[in-house]
Amino acid sequence: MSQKLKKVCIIGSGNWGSAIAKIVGKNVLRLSHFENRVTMYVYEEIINGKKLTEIINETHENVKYLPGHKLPENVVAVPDVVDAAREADILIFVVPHQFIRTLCSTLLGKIKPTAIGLSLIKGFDHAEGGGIELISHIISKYLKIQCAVLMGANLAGEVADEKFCETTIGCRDSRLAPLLRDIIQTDYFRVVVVDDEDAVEICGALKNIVACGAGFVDGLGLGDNTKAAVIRLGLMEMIKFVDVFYPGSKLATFFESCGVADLITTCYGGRNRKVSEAFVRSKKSIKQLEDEMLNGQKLQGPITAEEVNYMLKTKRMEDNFPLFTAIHRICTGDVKAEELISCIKNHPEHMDVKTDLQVQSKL
Ligand SMILES: NC(=O)c1ccc[n+]([C@@H]2O[C@H](COP(=O)([O-])OP(=O)(O)OC[C@H]3O[C@@H](n4cnc5c(N)ncnc54)[C@H](O)[C@@H]3O)[C@@H](O)[C@H]2O)c1
Ligand SMILES: O=P(O)(O)OC[C@H](O)CO
Repeated sequence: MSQKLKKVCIIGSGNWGSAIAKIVGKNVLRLSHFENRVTMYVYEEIINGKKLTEIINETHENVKYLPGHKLPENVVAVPDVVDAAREADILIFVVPHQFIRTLCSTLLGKIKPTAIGLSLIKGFDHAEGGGIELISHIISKYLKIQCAVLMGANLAGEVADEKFCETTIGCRDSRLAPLLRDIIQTDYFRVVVVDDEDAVEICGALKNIVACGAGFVDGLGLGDNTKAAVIRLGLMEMIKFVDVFYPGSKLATFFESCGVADLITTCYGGRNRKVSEAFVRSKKSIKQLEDEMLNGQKLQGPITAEEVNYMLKTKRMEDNFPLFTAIHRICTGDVKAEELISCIKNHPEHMDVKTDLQVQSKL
């Protein structure tokens, strides 16, 4: 990248996109190597007869996705993603994962070849020819740019309230890491950078499946011990998933904010948990509840469970990940939520008498 002031574009303006825009907008004003103006791609909507981009640019508030929080005035809402991203040196991707391929194809050939990406998107996509593909890999492949990731225990509303939390940046390139940390870190939003990029991203995606399981537990009124078991078994399946499909990742990554901390926060305070609880109590479909309860915000857990199941089924490995499999089947309605426990009570984790050696080798 040149020595000129670096331009930042945020691609996405939902609940998390808006919360991160508040941080990035303030940070570029205090850092000398960034241009003050930050563009934010906004998927245009009409709110009470007025365009959302106009509302944001006039009131500096995303009244639909992050009401009650002012965005810095240097954050400019732009309805055309190419206009927003064209001149950017740093592209922060923060849309629900189901929209990323379309956005990437729109951006193909229209961004700076020297740009770098940072994906805050939690989810996967189907890979061509089977399996799953990481969102940062899709971004890198389509747009031919480097793409690091940021994942953590970061409920957007709490971050926007400036309540203390941590996050994890996964970045293999040690020259880029300080730059990315600089635009994200504040005194209440603390960043740890690790080089285990893929594991950081996989944690962020898989925890949303476990969050659905936690919501089912709440809907069934099963209590905190059961929820803790689901969280623990979920963590073990996350570790196994990375071990089997992305070997070479580090166990230590699961103890960063992107791992165990995000599991905890999402299984208590997240949208996936909330809608999954309502799914059990109301017997409505997840899609209907998403529409009724989230005011345009999108769930990632059920589709991630479907993407993971597609891969496990292809590889005949559904039984090796019984919690992920049970959660997927409950989301689709193939299995009743009441069967969650019977689905997991013969979990491989309960089969062995673990010796110290086995525990260590698993870790
Ligand atoms: N909200 C959180 O607390 C939080 C925290 C950390 C990470 N994340 C992750 O960040 C990502 C983005 O989530 P979010 O909470 O900012 O979004 P959101 O669920 O709040 O909002 C949905 C967004 O999608 C946009 N949209 C709707 N249809 C679209 C289309 N066809 N094309 C493009 N955009 C469209 C909407 O305009 C809106 O901006 C997700 O992967 C999520 O898991 C969210
Ligand atoms: O509200 P959720 O369930 O999408 O979770 C939000 C964040 O990912 C928590 O870190």
